Amino acid sequence: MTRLSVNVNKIATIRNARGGDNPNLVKVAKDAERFGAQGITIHPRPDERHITRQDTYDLKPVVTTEYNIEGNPEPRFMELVLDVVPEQATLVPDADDAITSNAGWDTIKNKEFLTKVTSELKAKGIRVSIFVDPDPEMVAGAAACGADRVELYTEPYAANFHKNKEEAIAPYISAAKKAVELGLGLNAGHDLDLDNLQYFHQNIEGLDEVSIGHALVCDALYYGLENTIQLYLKQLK
Ligand SMILES: CC(=O)[C@@H](O)[C@H](O)COP(=O)(O)O
Ligand SMILES: NCC(=O)COP(=O)(O)O
Repeated sequence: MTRLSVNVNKIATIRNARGGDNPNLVKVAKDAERFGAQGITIHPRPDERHITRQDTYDLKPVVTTEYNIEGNPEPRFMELVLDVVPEQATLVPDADDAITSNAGWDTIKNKEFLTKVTSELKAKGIRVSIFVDPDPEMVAGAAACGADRVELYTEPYAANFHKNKEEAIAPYISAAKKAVELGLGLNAGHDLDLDNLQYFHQNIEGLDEVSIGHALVCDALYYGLENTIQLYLKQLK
């Protein structure tokens, strides 16, 4: 079974545009779960452009499915995550000024650092997933750091899906095989949508979870949140 974790960053983006509390992030997360989401993902960034540190705490008692916090494990992120204790932390190598995540870790060059932060998180009972490009070497590197899972960065897949979907999926099949062979759990995310999700799911064995935010929130403008979540869940059947 592949779980759908709904990323609610964009809900906070809309809220922050007016500085008030509309839409209310906690209500949307609760409703997303009620409508079928099997996890809630957030990606608090250092500039708090969408998810704030306070949001991270506010969501903790509310999320009853699986709480996944993504981000770059610099000291302030680590302090936050070790205090909130979500079910899963996903380590992403974001530059502070990046518009969005744009690459996976080099798990070989950063082995010492990733091993250290992974063991700190695991000591608190937090499952650790490392965000990587679809490269079997990087997947093996994540396993060597002690990660429980990898999250495959799917932006290149999404960007090439409409040009040549067989070519677009090929590196993900190899990376996923490596993850399964090494006993790692397997997540995926970034720019997955209603066009490209089903084909990804059908071709990637052992896919534990997808986290989807941007496209899902855009679709919700047209279909409503409940229908949209149901449409995404249908792609994962
Ligand atoms: C790791 C990943 O791919 C997503 O978390 C993505 O970074 C979403 O973040 P933004 O909503 O800030 O673009
Ligand atoms: N980990 C990926 C994620 O949470 C959502 O990415 P996107 O769907 O907003 O591109």
